[in-house]
Amino acid sequence: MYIYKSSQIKEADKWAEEQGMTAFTLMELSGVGLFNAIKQDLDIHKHHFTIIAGKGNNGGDGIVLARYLQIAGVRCTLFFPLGLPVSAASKAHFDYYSSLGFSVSTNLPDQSGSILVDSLLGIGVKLPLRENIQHVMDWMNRQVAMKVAIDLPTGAASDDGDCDKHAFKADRTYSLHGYKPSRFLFPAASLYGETKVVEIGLPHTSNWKVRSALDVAKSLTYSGRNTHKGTFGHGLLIAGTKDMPGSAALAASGAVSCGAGKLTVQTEKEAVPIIASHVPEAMYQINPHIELDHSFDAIAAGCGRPSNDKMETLIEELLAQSKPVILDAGALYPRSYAKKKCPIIVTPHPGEFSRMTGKEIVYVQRTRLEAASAYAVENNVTVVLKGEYTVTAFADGSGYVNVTGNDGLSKGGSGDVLTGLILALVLRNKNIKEAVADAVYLHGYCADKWKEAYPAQTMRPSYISQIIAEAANEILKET
Ligand SMILES: NC(=O)C1=CN([C@@H]2O[C@H](COP(=O)(O)OP(=O)(O)OC[C@H]3O[C@@H](n4cnc5c(N)ncnc54)[C@H](O)[C@@H]3O)[C@@H](O)[C@H]2O)[C@@H](O)CC1
Ligand SMILES: Nc1ncnc2c1ncn2[C@@H]1O[C@H](COP(=O)(O)OP(=O)(O)O)[C@@H](O)[C@H]1O
Ligand SMILES: [K+]
Repeated sequence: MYIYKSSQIKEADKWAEEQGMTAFTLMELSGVGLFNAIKQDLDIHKHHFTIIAGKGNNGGDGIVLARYLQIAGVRCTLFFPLGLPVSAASKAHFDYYSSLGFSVSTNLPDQSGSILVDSLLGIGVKLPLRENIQHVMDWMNRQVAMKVAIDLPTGAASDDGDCDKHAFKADRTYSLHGYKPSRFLFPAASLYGETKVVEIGLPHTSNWKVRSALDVAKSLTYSGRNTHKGTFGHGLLIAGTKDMPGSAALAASGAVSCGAGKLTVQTEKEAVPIIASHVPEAMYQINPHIELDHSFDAIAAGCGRPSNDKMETLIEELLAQSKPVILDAGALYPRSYAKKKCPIIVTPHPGEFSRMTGKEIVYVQRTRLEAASAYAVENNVTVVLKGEYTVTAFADGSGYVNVTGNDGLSKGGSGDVLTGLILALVLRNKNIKEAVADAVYLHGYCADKWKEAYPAQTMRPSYISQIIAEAANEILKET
């Protein structure tokens, strides 16, 4: 499924219009798409629909939906509390609706029918909401009804996570042509409820997508014949100190459980027995340097390590060699990657990303897709900006939003395991973009499997590695 900013939707509409696909027709396709999607999800004849429409094209979609409901014999009333339509396409649909003898009202009813449809504002919204619309939103939010938003909940921004405090709190949202970024950006994301995308026949042009099980299956398919441990790559994990051996153990377990052919852990001497007791499959190295002509196929560095001069020296060595490097935790610091000779993947949580970029965490969180993408493009690196709806942004401007994972992962150590998973999949898959996005998906999927069976808070990061086998099976079954 694709993600579109409002400017991209407007460009798509303009392009379609230039090809002869009028705004009137696109609105018809939106309305019929909405009707079919709602009909599929709900027993529409058991309900009474109250559609609250705005003066723009979002309101026009509501008019078309109302017509299909009326024609199907479903109880439906259409209201324009802000006044009658003004956009040309909406006006034309309004006239057609009225010509069929269906009535409308500009006053709000005493109470809503069992389904309340928000067709007030879509991607044309400018925050904050005007006072007249705030009153309407307050009335809508007070209603006892199933609340359905068209395209996006009124009062949520489209392209960032901003929202008005009077915004519509939807139980479900039907988004047209693709998700809007705010679906994945807080606080706006919490207004959407369950979200479905309704296709309206426009071709897909976005290079931002939500990754699905189908996309990930390839990374998890074992296709080896006549293989040996070298076939699946030799990873180097530079992690852990005598005070923080756990991070290295978690990352190393993740890497080994996810398919790394061979793993060497570079760590402090005192940490070796502790890590080895959890990961007997790994080999250990104390020498804190990396040669230019080393034999590793990919390197991950930083879990359980402080940011200090020693780390910076090591990173200079890493940037000078050619194999893919994953930088996490202590290896994440403001720096230039201009001299790098290797593909770089940085995996910051919002706090680390704020430290790397000098941008405030609140700003980072509201603009995660843009912020991660800008950093990836400027620095020619891959960014995994962690958190709910982890954003993976690539140097070519494309990216993924991840929808697996839950609050069970909000525990120290989850990120270390993710680094291990990324290392393993980068070792196994020459396509780094796929490998990174698949590791993020699988990591969250493991947590979702746990939450299906147990309370989320009982999840431990170390369980992720144990769940990988079952999770991989499930993902393959889904495809
Ligand atoms: N390609 C697509 O996805 C298509 C989308 N369509 C619909 O068109 C919508 C966009 O239509 P518009 O561009 O007309 O925009 P909207 O319908 O979202 O709203 C525009 C109107 O809202 C008013 N407004 C904006 N901010 C306000 C605020 N804070 N308080 C009060 N009023 C405010 C504006 O003055 C304007 O009159 C989409 O969200 C979607 O529902 C379809 O109709 C056609 C195809
Ligand atoms: N509520 C949540 N929903 C989805 N994923 C989450 C949630 N909370 C945490 N995570 C994931 O857990 C991991 C936490 O990583 P991080 O903050 O680096 O922790 P640590 O450094 O302690 O290991 C990230 O992959 C993040 O996306
Ligand atoms: K809406």
